[in-house]
Amino acid sequence: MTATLPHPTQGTGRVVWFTGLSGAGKSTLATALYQELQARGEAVELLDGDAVRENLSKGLGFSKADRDTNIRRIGFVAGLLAKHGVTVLVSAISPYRDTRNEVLATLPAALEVFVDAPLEVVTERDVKGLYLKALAGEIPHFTGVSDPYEAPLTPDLHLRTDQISVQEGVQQLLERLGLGEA
Ligand SMILES: Nc1ncnc2c1ncn2[C@@H]1O[C@H](COP(=O)(O)OS(=O)(=O)O)[C@@H](OP(=O)(O)O)[C@H]1O
Ligand SMILES: Nc1ncnc2c1ncn2[C@@H]1O[C@H](COP(=O)(O)OP(=O)(O)O)[C@@H](O)[C@H]1O
Repeated sequence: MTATLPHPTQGTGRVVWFTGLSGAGKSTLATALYQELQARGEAVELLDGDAVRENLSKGLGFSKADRDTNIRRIGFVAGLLAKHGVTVLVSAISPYRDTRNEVLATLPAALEVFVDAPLEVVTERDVKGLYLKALAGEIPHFTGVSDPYEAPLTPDLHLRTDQISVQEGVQQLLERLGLGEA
């Protein structure tokens, strides 16, 4: 007998999907929002690119096929959590517009947040020292240097992290979520 399972992504929780270059500020903003929502007693979970790649997506690389698999996995898990009313914060470069749109369309209440800083700024920040290596040709397919990043055309929120503080970013996120002031 074939069991009829509910659609994995029907539910009430929200998904806030942070996309942007490495070093743009996705993890910083997602973590700050996570702490703020947790302090308010919200059920909240963070799916961060690095943690996902160490666990759920261990072994995947940075080809388009592997990145797409990574993003689809994150979307699937985010949908399951959201079904149970959890606010899910996703922080992943998610560089391909078609895959992002495909996954976001499966999530009933998703906000796409474009975490945006120019390449010169993220190269200057070089949080993990990866841009130096990428620019020296030591990391192939590095997003923004030798691999594409397709910015959202109509994000729900566009945060220029070279122009606003982390606190201002969190403030804008809370407002966009209808949660008022930090
Ligand atoms: N080739 C290449 N391109 C981009 N990024 C690279 C690459 N190799 C390693 N890294 C590190 O992996 C982090 C990005 O992983 P993601 O899972 O967010 O990427 S993706 O969404 O699947 O494209 C990214 O982390 P963040 O800096 O947090 O974005 C990098 O530290
Ligand atoms: N307005 C801002 N929003 C987010 N991060 C900022 C901002 N201004 C400066 N930064 C700094 O930029 C860096 C972003 O790193 P990170 O959050 O790891 O980026 P990502 O997760 O996109 O790779 C951090 O060192 C952070 O302190």
